[in-house]
Amino acid sequence: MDALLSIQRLQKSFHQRRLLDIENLSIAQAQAYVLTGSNGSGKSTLMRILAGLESADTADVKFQGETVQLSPYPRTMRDAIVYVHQHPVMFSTSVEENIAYGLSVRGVPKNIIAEKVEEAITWAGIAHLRASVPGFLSGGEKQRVALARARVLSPKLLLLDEPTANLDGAAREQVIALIPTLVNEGGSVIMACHDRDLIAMPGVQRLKIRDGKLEMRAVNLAPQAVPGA
Ligand SMILES: Nc1ncnc2c1ncn2[C@@H]1O[C@H](COP(=O)(O)OP(=O)(O)OP(=O)(O)O)[C@@H](O)[C@H]1O
Repeated sequence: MDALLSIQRLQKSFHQRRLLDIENLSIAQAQAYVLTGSNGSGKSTLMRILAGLESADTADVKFQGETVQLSPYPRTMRDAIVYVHQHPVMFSTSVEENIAYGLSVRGVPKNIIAEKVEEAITWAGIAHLRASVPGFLSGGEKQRVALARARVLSPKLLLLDEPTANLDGAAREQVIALIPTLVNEGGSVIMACHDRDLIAMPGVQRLKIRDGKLEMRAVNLAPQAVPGA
């Protein structure tokens, strides 16, 4: 089966500094990845390039078997790839309306929107928050709303930037528990993170940025801590 997304020779510099110099990145369908690397190694920059929010200096890209240019960012990728920021920006309307927004922009009929929003609200365990204004939610609640908002769009690739940063206890576990269900439904997920529990999640393929290069590590086989992650 073709990779969902494959990129060769991706380079990105900021002010003469070569931040990324990636020979090959291949993202399979229905696979979760964690993207690690020290602070400032370029994780967010790579995710932003994949989401079309940042340009690459060069990159040879194939998406779903088709050769594409990243600039201008292709419609096929815009429809299929959803980026969730570490601090998601939300409208000052209700949680429910925030989740519905992306679908209404895409012209989805109202009855389908209502169905999908309801399903995502249940999935994320946020039914009690549906009428709340996102500005007043806790970090963990906001992150779950952001995941529900991404999920209704049925992305083929979901990019999560530090999905559990600043969360602890139950809030963190609730967010972690949602991730395998996305993959089981056929989506691929890349999580930029430092969270050891996410890094050690079974079935997850590990990617690491070191000195601008991308290293691929083995898929985790068992639910156990991975030394040296
Ligand atoms: N628009 C920009 N202009 C100049 N430098 C930038 C820009 N965006 C990012 N950088 C620099 O690129 C480097 C990588 O930043 P990036 O946010 O991608 O790292 P990161 O691996 O996600 O870090 P962290 O783990 O701390 O979140 C940093 O040194 C940052 O200052």
